[in-house]
Amino acid sequence: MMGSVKSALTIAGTDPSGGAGIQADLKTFQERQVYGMSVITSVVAQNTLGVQDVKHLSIDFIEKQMDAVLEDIFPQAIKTGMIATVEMMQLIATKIAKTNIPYVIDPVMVAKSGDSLMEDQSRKAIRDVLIPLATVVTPNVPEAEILVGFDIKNQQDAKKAAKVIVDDLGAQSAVVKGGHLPGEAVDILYDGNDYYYFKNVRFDTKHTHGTGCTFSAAITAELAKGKSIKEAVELGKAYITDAIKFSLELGQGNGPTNHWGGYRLKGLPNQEGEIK
Ligand SMILES: Nc1ncnc2c1ncn2[C@@H]1O[C@H](COP(=O)(O)OP(=O)(O)OP(=O)(O)O)[C@@H](O)[C@H]1O
Ligand SMILES: Cc1ncc(COP(=O)(O)O)c(N)n1
Repeated sequence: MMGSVKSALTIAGTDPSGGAGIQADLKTFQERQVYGMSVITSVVAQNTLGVQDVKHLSIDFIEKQMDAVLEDIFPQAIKTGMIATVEMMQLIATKIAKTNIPYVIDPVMVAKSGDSLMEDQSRKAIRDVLIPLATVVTPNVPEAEILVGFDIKNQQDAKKAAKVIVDDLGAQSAVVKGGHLPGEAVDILYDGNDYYYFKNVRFDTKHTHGTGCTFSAAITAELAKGKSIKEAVELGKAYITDAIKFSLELGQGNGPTNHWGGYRLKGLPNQEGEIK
């Protein structure tokens, strides 16, 4: 018999090319030894080159998916990614408010290709409706700028933004990611008391499709296992760093992160799953 199996739920949009969104989240959960479940908000026609089209699912159908999961296999943590409309946010907030488990928000607004993944009026709604429920919010710099309303040019500004997301917007903690700032890749966590800096060298690669999704999913998986916020972010940072270091040259645009990152240091697993 297995010990107690931990599970996590992602509520997000899809990426048929497998690098971002729901697909990245489920791969990450699996690699972190957490049973992954998903509720789809929007079906997105996209690949490493960009977004070609988006179809939103109805509120009624998103609700049915959420009920199907939450009334059967209850997760130990939830994350949300792409939630395009205000109505979707209101529904998801109502459901999440009834749970008492860690909740990670990756406030996905624009894809790496520059295509918008959120309606304009939803930018205020995510702040008012979802962020007060969050255990951790993981904005990149442009997303944090929209949430807090000032420019972020350096680590000092990023630190201020993390504080505003917690103290003024009501999240329990915030990690402002440094992928878009110059210099080392430094992510700054504020948990209402202390600041923590998670640093790594910046890899010179264009293959970063899905980095934000992968990072926040890894944090969610670790929270599902009962890790503290600080430990979860530390483990998430180690995971995304390897996944970018060994990112895959697939497709014609920005290739995806590599969920075998750690294994690649030693060699890929063979068909029996052994790493030699
Ligand atoms: N070139 C890089 N080398 C090392 N780490 C990176 C690099 N780019 C991003 N990171 C790290 O990857 C994680 C994701 O950060 P990023 O700021 O790119 O967010 P994002 O949501 O993926 O942004 P985007 O919308 O551009 O995809 C963070 O931990 C960040 O520090
Ligand atoms: C459905 C969905 N969710 C999120 C992202 C952002 O991923 P990235 O900005 O890393 O390309 C994406 N491209 N698609």
